[in-house]
Amino acid sequence: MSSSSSRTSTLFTIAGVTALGGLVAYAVYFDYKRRTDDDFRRKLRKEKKKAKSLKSDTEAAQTIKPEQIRAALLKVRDEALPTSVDEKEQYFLASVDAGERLCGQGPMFQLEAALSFYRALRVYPSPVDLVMIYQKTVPPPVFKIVMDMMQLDVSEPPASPKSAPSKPRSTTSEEGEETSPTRTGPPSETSSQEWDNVTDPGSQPAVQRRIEDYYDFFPAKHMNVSVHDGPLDLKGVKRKIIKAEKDFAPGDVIYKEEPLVAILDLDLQGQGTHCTYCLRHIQKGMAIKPDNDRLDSVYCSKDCQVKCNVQSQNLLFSLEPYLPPELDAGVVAAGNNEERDTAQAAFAKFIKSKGKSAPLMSARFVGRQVAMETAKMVPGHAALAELPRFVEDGNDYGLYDHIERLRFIEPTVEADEVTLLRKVLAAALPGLETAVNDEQYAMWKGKMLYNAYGICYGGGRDDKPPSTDRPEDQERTRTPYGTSRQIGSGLYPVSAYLRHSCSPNARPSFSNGTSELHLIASSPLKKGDEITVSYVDTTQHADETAEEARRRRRVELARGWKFKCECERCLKELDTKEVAAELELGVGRDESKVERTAERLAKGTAFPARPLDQDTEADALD
Ligand SMILES: C[S@@+](CC[C@H](N)C(=O)[O-])C[C@H]1O[C@@H](n2cnc3c(N)ncnc32)[C@H](O)[C@@H]1O
Repeated sequence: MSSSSSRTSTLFTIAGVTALGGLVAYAVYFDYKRRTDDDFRRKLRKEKKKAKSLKSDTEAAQTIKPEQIRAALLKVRDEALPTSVDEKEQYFLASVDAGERLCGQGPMFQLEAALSFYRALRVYPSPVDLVMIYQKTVPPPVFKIVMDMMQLDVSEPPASPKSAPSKPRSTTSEEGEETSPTRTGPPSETSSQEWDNVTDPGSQPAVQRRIEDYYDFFPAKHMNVSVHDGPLDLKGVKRKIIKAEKDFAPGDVIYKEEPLVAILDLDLQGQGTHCTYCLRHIQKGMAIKPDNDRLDSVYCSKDCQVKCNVQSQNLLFSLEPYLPPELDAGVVAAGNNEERDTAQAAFAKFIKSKGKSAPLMSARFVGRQVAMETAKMVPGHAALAELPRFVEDGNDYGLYDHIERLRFIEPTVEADEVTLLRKVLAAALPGLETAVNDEQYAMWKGKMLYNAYGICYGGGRDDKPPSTDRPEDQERTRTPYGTSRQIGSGLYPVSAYLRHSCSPNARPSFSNGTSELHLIASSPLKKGDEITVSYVDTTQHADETAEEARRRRRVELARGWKFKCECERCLKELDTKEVAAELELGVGRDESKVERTAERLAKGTAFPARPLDQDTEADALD
């Protein structure tokens, strides 16, 4: 496979798994129209009849030859694009309109229809979202032609593009290292940061610019930090690192960050001790307790209750309306409550029985996306669903641009997990379930798990039930206090990018007693310094030797985040010949070996005085 075509497939994989927006909007729009608009219902009945002739349409599409598609693409490429926002909007609307009309004129016009939709795609600010909308709305044979055109456009970029060329992308990092055009290494850790590598100049200018310029706008300036290319890791992946944008003294707050989603640990859900939304500790008798809440949620204030309801609770765990009133138009009255009730009960039972954070966190994340997308459809309603401000204002980057860049490790997803969630969504709004497929869900869950921080204040707790899972299946959050002391977990857009060090220069703090993360400098920082935090408890406990403490932290890192730490402290401590081998945790070449090696290392039997086992460490050594 050529490198350009592999990039193309990456583009489509990403387009297929990250964007939920178009689908939500479509499901809401469709449902709303179905319930409120007689014309729309009549049109639907007609469409159903027309669907009978779809088979012959598909056959006709198959007769469109690649040369015809190429010729059509060359024609579009020769057309100059509008430049002003207003002109683009006009062009977009006219192109979609023409596409729709041509679709209605039969198979003979499919190529022309696809061409029109393709024109619209060239100027649309969120082409990925638009592709998702097309997938749901454009007749399949026409959609296929649009996809073929995109594929061709990316794999055969024009020699000299007519539109303004996208910013040339440097192929070397700050340190002058080559960037890696495609991801290598085992599939157990992956990332949609391949977006950064989809850079054929001239093709899809809007897509290219969005990809390349993201880190000019993220993080927002008020966060006082910026994202840079870090060193290549063992798999040839260029990691991102965070640098300080100004000097900080120890104890300074570098930034404060609200979570995209935060949840209480499962054993605390329903106890009435902490706010379900902001995770604040609640004095006895002071909690707001809604009736008939599936998770026995409690809130510290009306404000938290309302935000939680709008952002995910109503959709997932209650029979309240979950759409903005302007869009609701009687969904609840429409009588799907019984189905909602059954679906929610089954999902809540599943979550409670597993006792794990990731399914609830992933579901709340889905709920939050739905809330954002539906709020966008009603001007003025966005306030409660809105995201914390982590991208600079004045551009159109949103949640998807961010989420698709986060790294993740492919998680285990139980058979029922997605099915039960989908049933909850379908019962709430028919069609909404199509926004969450298995692949998407696994990716979101992986991103939650891999990037979550443990939330812990006031020294944390010591009553968290110990996990009975195998070490490799235990949930791990980033926290210098230890996952066992946390009360909950949160996903933080900027903090997700921080790298680990066993002697970090910053620490996450939750000193206001909520899920708001304060990043505090723990050593003096100069503008341009990389900021690091500790992902694990790096202290030496009373019952362990220095060597045991070091092994514990390094094993945690290998198990949870699949890397062998080579921070200054580790390198300094690992200076004897015998323990130098401890650097090799099996990470890098084959991560399936991490657990076996980590287990032996934890027991102190990893480095017997015999040659390395050919099957374990030896293969993993560089
Ligand atoms: C959740 S991601 C952090 C995001 C990271 N900054 C990036 O963009 O790649 C965690 C991953 O970052 C890498 N990482 C973090 N700290 C590291 C360190 N000190 N040495 C090597 N790799 C590290 C590891 O691959 C780890 O699995």
